[in-house]
Amino acid sequence: MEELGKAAVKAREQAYVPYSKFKVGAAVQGKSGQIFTGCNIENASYGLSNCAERTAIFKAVSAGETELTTIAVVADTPGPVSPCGACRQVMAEFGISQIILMNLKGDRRLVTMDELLPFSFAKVDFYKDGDNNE
Ligand SMILES: O=c1ccn([C@H]2C[C@H](O)[C@@H](CO)O2)c(=O)[nH]1
Ligand SMILES: [Zn+2]
Repeated sequence: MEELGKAAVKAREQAYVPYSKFKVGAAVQGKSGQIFTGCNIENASYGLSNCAERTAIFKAVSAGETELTTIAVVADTPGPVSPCGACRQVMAEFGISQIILMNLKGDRRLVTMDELLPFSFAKVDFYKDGDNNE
């Protein structure tokens, strides 16, 4: 957990944020134990900006790590930073169950996926056995 937090703080330094100036860092761990980091990356077409959490998760998945466990997120906020809805849905897709919310002052809050995204949309396979679909 300490290692993930430190990795997230370091990743934050790479944030590309000429528009918001709001730097975010993230670090995610997969079942293999390997850590993948990410920062937010903005664009002149604002809506194309990618959050730090999704940068880290997509790096993990593109390296073949699709079963993830824990993610740490950090920003320079008064309290621990909380991920946006899009990132919550992407975290759920890859099985992240623990989320470490942090700020630069050292405040931390550990929350579960179910707390962050209750009653989430599940993978299509989930519906095949039931009568929710087809
Ligand atoms: O949890 C969050 C919240 C916001 N952002 C980014 C998106 C945008 O670049 C900037 C301002 O919203 O922060 C993240 O990376 N993660
Ligand atoms: Zn997000």
